[in-house]
Amino acid sequence: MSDAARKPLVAGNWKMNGLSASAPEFVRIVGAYQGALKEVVDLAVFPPATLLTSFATATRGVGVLVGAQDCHPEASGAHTGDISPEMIADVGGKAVIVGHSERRADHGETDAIVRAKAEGALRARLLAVICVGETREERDGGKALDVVGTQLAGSLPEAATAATVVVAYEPVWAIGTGLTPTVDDVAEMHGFIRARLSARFGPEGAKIRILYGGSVKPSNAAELLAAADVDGALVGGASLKADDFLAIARAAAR
Ligand SMILES: O=C(CO)COP(=O)(O)O
Repeated sequence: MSDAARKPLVAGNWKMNGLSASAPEFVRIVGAYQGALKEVVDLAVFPPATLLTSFATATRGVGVLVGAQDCHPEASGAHTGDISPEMIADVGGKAVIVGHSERRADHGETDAIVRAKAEGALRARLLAVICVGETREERDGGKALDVVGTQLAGSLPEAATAATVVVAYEPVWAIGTGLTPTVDDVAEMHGFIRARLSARFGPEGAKIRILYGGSVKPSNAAELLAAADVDGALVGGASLKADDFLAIARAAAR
């Protein structure tokens, strides 16, 4: 359950899914984002980079945030295949995910790299969604809090504020598996993250939103979103269907 001062954010990470034929699904999300839902919940969609421009154009004036799934730390240069924060902003992107566990695992991204990317996002005035989370082995070994504490310390920029940064707690073992932590475990981790944010950023740390991610679906969203210090969700698979994504958004609105 989010504090009244923190507007919940429900974000859809499409990962490497979506062709131009998927645009109508996004258009349905944009069409439904009005009235009470818009008043009480922020919505964001992170399509693959190929769809960023068209989605950002489709949401203009409606307020669904569109963002990229990764960025290079620098503004420009000889980095074949990379996209800079400034390029994301240039086509109307408002946010970027950094440090997703799939990038940390597939591309060897360290906390220092994630932090540099987040700093690049702030430079380009993008909202940085910074991901942290432990593996199954780390949780079973009783190290979940330590691991996440280290990731937080290393991945968040010094200049982080509630307006520029969102933290997403995504236990690696819950991503795409249908498994989720218990509500008590989610509340414990979110409370721990909140304490670390407050210790480092003072009153601003109490305002930074903390999302839960990992197998969030319409059937479990209300329960997970009701846990203490859960300020929304970062949704993978269930964000690909407008109906499911909107059902999760409505669960955050209650
Ligand atoms: O990684 C995720 C979002 O970034 C979560 O993915 P799933 O919702 O498919 O488990």
